[in-house]
Amino acid sequence: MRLHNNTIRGVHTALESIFQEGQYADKVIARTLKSNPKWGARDRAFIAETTYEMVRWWRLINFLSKSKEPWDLFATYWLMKGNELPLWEEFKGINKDRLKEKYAELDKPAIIESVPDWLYELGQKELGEDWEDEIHSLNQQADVVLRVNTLKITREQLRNRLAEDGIKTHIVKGYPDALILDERSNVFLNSAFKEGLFEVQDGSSQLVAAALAVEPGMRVIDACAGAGGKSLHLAALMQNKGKILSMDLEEWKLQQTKLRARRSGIQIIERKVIDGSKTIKRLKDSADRLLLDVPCSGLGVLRRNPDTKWKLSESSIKDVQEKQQEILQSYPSMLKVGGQMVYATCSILPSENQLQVQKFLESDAGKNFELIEDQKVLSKDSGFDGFYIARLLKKA
Ligand SMILES: C[S@@+](CC[C@H](N)C(=O)[O-])C[C@H]1O[C@@H](n2cnc3c(N)ncnc32)[C@H](O)[C@@H]1O
Repeated sequence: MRLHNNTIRGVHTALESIFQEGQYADKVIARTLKSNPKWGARDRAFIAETTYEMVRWWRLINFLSKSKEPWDLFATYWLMKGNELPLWEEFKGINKDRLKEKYAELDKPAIIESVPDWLYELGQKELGEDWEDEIHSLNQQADVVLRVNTLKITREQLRNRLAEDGIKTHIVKGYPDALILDERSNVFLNSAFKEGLFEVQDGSSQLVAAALAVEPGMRVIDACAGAGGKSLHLAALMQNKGKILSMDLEEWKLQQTKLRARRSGIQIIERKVIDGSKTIKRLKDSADRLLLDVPCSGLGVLRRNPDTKWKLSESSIKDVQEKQQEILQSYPSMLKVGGQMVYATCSILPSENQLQVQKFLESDAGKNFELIEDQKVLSKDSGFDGFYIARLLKKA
């Protein structure tokens, strides 16, 4: 592949915003691409992919690079990927053999897998022998996965329609609404997206709404709905019949839910911003089903958000764990007796998952609940994101 000086500079600028200003990679990339409308599709793909990959391998690249200069870091990344460097002044003094030797001498797994030491140790402590394969899998680039909007089209029909536009997809057993792209492409530009025929949603994430066992006509609360990914899926599973109350602390996220529901042809979603405990109390015993897709460390979605590795800390994980238990202690009161709830995270850490559910069940707030089943979805086994999904029943 031919390199261009200006697109590499685009990557440098994006990396600077991510690492020096602490901004989120997806937002930085979107802004970089938006402010350079003249770049073609190939340049855009190069900038997005190179930035993400350099963020993912940042520790390893820094270890192997001869300096912290942006051109040296890029050259190291480019050679690591098995490419050749052009004879440019900027790449003078880069020695491919030296880099290979340095890599061969490397025996520290946290650097090889490019994660901070504290995180590697935490992963080992919590996941034991699964950790090594799991972090290796979480360092791969994520597939682009679509969730077919079955309110508007069948999976087979959508598959054919996308194929007409040159977008080839395949299916995987166990994911009834999913289509996986054979090759990455910007599907948001496709007319089928604008018509609301699909959403982009990872395979593991698609298991969450499915686990809630909803039926048309039910009253469902999605208590941490965010931008509504799971609410939209729930509405499709309910055939757009019944009621879904999508709640969150952040109004701007629920606004996204509204826009996405409109595009998807969904009428049964209502939105509510949570204003302290009084909002929860008013909804006591009101829901047949309750989804708690709680805030989490995001360690299961490192494929998609590699910058999480550098933004997290032990104390930020502790803070989010406290929030998870607070939500578990109060929100299940919204469920009717005989109703079911799902507690889900996009984390692989037992301390955010089964141990949180166990703590809830052993507490006063959880004494009328029973665990029906749980799924500990590791990326190494599924090929998708890491998730945890527990289904509980509220007994009399
Ligand atoms: C994992 S995200 C939800 C993703 C969303 N369900 C989806 O499928 O797109 C967790 C959400 O919980 C929200 N949140 C954080 N603390 C909360 C709280 N105490 N009550 C309700 N929502 C909360 C965050 O704003 C965030 O949108």
